[in-house]
Amino acid sequence: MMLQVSDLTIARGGIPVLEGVRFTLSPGQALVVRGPNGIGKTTLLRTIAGLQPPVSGRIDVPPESLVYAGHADGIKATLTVAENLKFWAEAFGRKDYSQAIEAFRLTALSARLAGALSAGQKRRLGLARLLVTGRAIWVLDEPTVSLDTEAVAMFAHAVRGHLATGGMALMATHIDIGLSEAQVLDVGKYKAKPLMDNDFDGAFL
Ligand SMILES: Nc1ncnc2c1ncn2[C@@H]1O[C@H](COP(=O)(O)OP(=O)(O)OP(=O)(O)O)[C@@H](O)[C@H]1O
Repeated sequence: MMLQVSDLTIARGGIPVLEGVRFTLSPGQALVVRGPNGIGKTTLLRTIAGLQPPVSGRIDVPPESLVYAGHADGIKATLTVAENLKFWAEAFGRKDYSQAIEAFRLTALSARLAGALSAGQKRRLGLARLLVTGRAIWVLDEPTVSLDTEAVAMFAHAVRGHLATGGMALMATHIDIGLSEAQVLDVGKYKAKPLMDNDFDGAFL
């Protein structure tokens, strides 16, 4: 099982942002996508997650092996913390969510409505969801937003545990999450050439 991206060109709002992106993610590997604001990191992750089509190129990933966590936490506000995790576990055909509760230290909050959590607690719940999916490839867009130092460490620990069991993680983050074994993919080098306003070649008139 691996994620293989070859010669990928992606666009946002019809305008190419990155072109020629290529990398491979193998079991036990983490890859951090870096690049300045607006370069196309979110667009790349959304495309890999299948939320939008690429302009060209290939994304080879085994079916049902990937889970995406984007900017929105995807939390159901009217369910409790435990009910949210139970819901996701069942959606992915699984039952046990106790490990996810413990990994993100949500035990004391498990009976609280998710809508009444703080921003950082909501983010912890959103990340705990990854653990109940049983999916091998985690695709994460800015997973540490709103997290304090302790929660960032919880997240790094969860990623490390996932890698240790042959999982993979692809994530865009602006901060150093202390995952020294992660490799870095700087997408700045794939910046698409700007489209010409008018590429009509007057020399042929
Ligand atoms: N809905 C949209 N329609 C058109 N263009 C968009 C849309 N959303 C984003 N863009 C543009 O697409 C480009 C890529 O955006 P993207 O969100 O992928 O960048 P990013 O690298 O994730 O940025 P950041 O680090 O700020 O999160 C940016 O120039 C952005 O302005």
